[in-house]
Parts: sequence; structure tokens; C-alpha cells
Amino acid sequence: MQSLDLKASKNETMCKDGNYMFYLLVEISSANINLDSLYTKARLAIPKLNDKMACFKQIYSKGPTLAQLAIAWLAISSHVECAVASPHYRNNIYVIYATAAAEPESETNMPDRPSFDEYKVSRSMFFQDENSRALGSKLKLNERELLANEIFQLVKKRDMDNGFADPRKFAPAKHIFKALDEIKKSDMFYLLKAMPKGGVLHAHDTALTSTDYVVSLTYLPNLWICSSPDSNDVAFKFARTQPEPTDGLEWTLVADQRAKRGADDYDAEIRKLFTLYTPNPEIEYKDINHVWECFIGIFIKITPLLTYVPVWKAYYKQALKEFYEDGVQYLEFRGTLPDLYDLDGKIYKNAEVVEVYVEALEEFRAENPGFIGSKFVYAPTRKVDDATFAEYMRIVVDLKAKYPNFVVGFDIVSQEDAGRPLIDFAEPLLNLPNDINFYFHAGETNWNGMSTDENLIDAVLLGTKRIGHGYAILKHPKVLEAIRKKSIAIELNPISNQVLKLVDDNRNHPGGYLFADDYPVVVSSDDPSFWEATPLTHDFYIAFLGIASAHADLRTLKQLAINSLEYSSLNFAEKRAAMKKWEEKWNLYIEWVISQKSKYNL
Ligand SMILES: O=c1[nH]cnc2c1ncn2[C@@H]1O[C@H](CO)[C@@H](O)[C@H]1O
Repeated sequence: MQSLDLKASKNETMCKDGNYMFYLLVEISSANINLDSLYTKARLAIPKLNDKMACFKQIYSKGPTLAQLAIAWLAISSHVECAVASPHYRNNIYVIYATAAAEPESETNMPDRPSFDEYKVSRSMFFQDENSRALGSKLKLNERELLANEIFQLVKKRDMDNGFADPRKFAPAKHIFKALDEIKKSDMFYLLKAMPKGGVLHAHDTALTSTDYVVSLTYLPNLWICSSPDSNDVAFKFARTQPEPTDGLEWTLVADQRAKRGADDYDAEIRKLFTLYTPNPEIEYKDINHVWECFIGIFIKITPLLTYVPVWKAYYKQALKEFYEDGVQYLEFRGTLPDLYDLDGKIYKNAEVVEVYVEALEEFRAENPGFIGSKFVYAPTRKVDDATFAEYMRIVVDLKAKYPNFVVGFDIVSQEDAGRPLIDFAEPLLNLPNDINFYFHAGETNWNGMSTDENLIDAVLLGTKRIGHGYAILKHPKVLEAIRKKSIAIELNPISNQVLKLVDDNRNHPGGYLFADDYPVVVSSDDPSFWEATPLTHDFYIAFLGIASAHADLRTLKQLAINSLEYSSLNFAEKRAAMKKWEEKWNLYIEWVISQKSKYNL
């Protein structure tokens, strides 16, 4: 005989006639029916099922196992009006639909307190239910992955327990500038760095590579520098001969300055120009507008260094290399397409700039067959007038026609609170052809009910494919509903949100809720160069230890990798090929993790 075991969750709604409609999921396992225990569990699941309820009337059953179910149901349902049992979507799971008469709410009708044993049963069912909703919970790990997962769980538990005992030791709770190295030395970072993490779907053109690489670019010949006497205003330029003075200030060769000052001192100073890193970020950056001012300042300083054609190409290839070495096989990035220049005075615009990307990408792919690829979202600044925006529209249409497989869509960037909202541009955006997708930044703000968080609503109504940041999303339940229904992924950038002063301690990041209820999300890095983080591993570390639940395991990480390809702009065939390339690396990675077992005394 088979036994019935109520593992299940219950759902309950009030019907129009005031009765309750509820359903139970019932799992049939082996061995004997234990009606007593079944009855207790049913009582727990539906406190309203008490002795005053109307009698059982009817039950329908199909097939032999459902006949068993019917017998058991008799025991429970002498208190309900009507019950129907039907097979559910999974083997051995049945749903019992039932209605029960509504009870007047009165003190005498209050259900009894459960016994401690009953309480423990409800508690375990509650946890089971909650865990089954989290990001990654639908994945079933194979035997090898389960072994690897043991190592992840062990390392994670140790870090979580240490942090719980002394929060000062918990890296994800700190400012990233105080934890960069500590994270790099950790066992979890070691495991995450080697992980094939899929793709990065949110990163900006000129904030991709390591700062070391940016400093190394200043060793190239023909680079000139012009700085104000207090050295606060600095500009770079490549030129064969000395450029004309700017505002009365002379240009000097970087090589000469370096020789005069000594390379160590000079490079340390140069480095500071290209990073927000400081040991005391709380003191250095006063508020969100101030940190943004410094942040935009880096983009302004770095642009003429990178827009020299040979550097532009080399920089992008270096970015692909650093991302690939960090376990990223695909990069979908946003860019403003600044004008490029060469030593002969030629200026390269829009499509010519894209051409340099495409050449660099082809070379990189040829050298790295395991790499999936890279695509581009044209994303100029939102701080523009209508005429400039109309020009953007013409540019993106032209780029899409010329590079249909590389240019995938459109976005607008720069500080959302300080720029124009999406609604201002809705009309021209709606006139764009359908093959230009939107990947809007929206809700990168702490405000509630202002134009910036309401960008979330416009992004959804305009048909965005993904949302950049979406930091304010929890304040918009209808946006939450829409992103699930339409599979609009939220691109989370935890470190960016901390450095740019939306959140101090990433345990408070709204992504925690999105992870807990398996919303469509990906984890990205935004501008890793400017906070001296690795291309993706640091953000994965923060997301896994600081934002996801302590219960989140390898399934969560695997789901994030899968999501990053699933929600990319790769077409159907490209996605299939991409998944294959990722899976090859994933399987090797799992074996590598298992081989590290002895390191963790397992
Ligand atoms: O987090 C961000 N939100 C909005 N805009 C950004 C963010 N990070 C970088 N940029 C913008 O991207 C441009 C370079 O592609 C920069 O000008 C910067 O304003």
C-alpha cells in the first residue's frame, strides 16, 4: 500500500460567497498510509479546518493512486464541503482543491495554539516552501556538482559564521575599498575566480580594464600632458609635435615628466587620476553628487588617452582578455562612441568607431576559440537637448543597418538623478524600428516617487529588454510583476551601487529580495576599472555572500551564469552555441573544484 505524506504548501483565498477555497499539494511516497499524521499535517496547513466546519460531501478521484488519496482525504475532509483531487505537474504530487465554510472571526473560534511538535512541522514546511522559491532552486545538481557544492557550502558557512560572530570581519558588509585585497585572498574568491560565470551584460566602454593597464598606456610614445598649476585639471593627448597651449598652459611630453620626477612617484600620481579608489571613501566622497562628479571626471580624463585609434583597439582587446581570464565568456557593453583621432589629424566618427571594435573583436575571437563574443549597446548621455537626441536616433538606425549583429540596441546614460527622464524622450524612442532593442538604465536612485525611480515604469512601458540597475524596483510592485511576466532581467551591479553611494552595506541591497523570489536577474560590474575590482569576480563574491541568503549555494551561482546568457541579446542559435561553450568550461570547472577538496580538509 502507498502512503500519503503532506509535504506541501497550502494556498488559500477567500471566495466571493465568503467561503474559503484552498489547495494542498500532497506527495505520495512509499510505505503505509498514516492517516493520523496526515490529519495533523492537514490541520496545521489549514488552521481554519476545525470541527465546526461543514461536512465532507464529495470527492473525485482518477486512477489507483488517487483512490488511495481519496481514502486519506476522508480522514481530513470530514470538515470541508467539497474536495477534488487531481494530478499535479510533477510525479507523485497531487493537488487537493477544497472549499470550507467561512467562519465568523470571533475569539471563541480562534484556532488552538499548535503544540511544539506541530509548530516544528509548520516551520520546516515554511522553510521548504521559501527555499523552493529562491534563485537557482529549480536547478537539479548532478552527482559531481553535488560534490563541488559541498566545498562551496563549507567555505561559505565558515565565512558566514565568522561574519555573524563579528560583523567587522565580514567583507561584503564593508566598503569595497576596505575589502578589495581581503576578498582577493579569500578561499571563496579563489573558487569564484575560476568559475565560468557566463557573460557580463552591464559594463561601460571606457571603464573596463585594470588600472595597471591604463597606467601602462601612459608609457606609449607621443603622449603629451597639460596640467593646471595645482595639478587638479589634467589633460592627455597623443600628437607628433607639441600641441598648442591650452588656456595658456604648455603641453609637455609624459616621458619627459616621468624621467624628471622618477617613474614610481609619477606613476602613483597618474594612477590616482584614473581610479576612485581611496583608503577613506567615507571622508573623501561627501555625497552622491560629489562622488558622481569625481566619477565623471575620470571619464573626461581617460577619454583622450583611449580615443587615439591604436589605443582604442588595444584597450578593447585588453578588456576582453581581462574579462575572459576572470571567467567571463561574453561581454555586452554600453558605449557613447566618442570621436577617435590619429596622429595625422583624421577624426573617426560613429560607424568608424564601431568598425574598430569589430576588428578588435574578430582578432580576439580568432585567438580565443572558447570565447563566446561581445555585443554593443549605443548609450550616449541623457544630459542633452531634443535636437541632439534626434541625432542619436539617426545614428543608432545607421549603426544597426551597418552592424546588425554587433550593435544590439540603445540606452541613455550618466547620473539619472541629474539627467533627463525617459518620458522626455518617449516619442522619438517609440518611432525607432523594432529591431533596435532597449536596455535602459532605470531606477539607479534612492528616491521614491521622483522622475528617476519612475523611469522604471517608462522603461517597462517602452518595452525595455533589460533594466540597468533597477535599484528602486522594490518601491514599484507593478514593475516587479511586469519584469517577471515579460522576463525583463534586472542587471545588478552591487559594487557600483556602493561606490556611487546608493547603499553603504551590501547586505541591504534590494537584490536580496529579487534573489529570494527568483526574479530575472544578472550580476554585472558596471565600471570595474574605476574601483579597481576584478571584471566580475568581486561582484559575484558580494552577491553570493552578502546579498543572497546564507542558504544560497552552487545552484544560485549556476543560475546566475545561465541567466547571463539567457537574458543576453544573443539570438536563438547563438544562445545554443554559447550555452555549449559555457557548459564545456562548467564541467571542467566542477572537476577542478572537486580536486581542491583536500585544501579544505574534506
Ligand atoms: O552606473 C552608471 N549609470 C549611468 N551611467 C553610467 C554609469 N556608469 C557609467 N556611466 C556612464 O557611461 C558613460 C561611458 O560609457 C560615462 O559617461 C558615464 O556617464
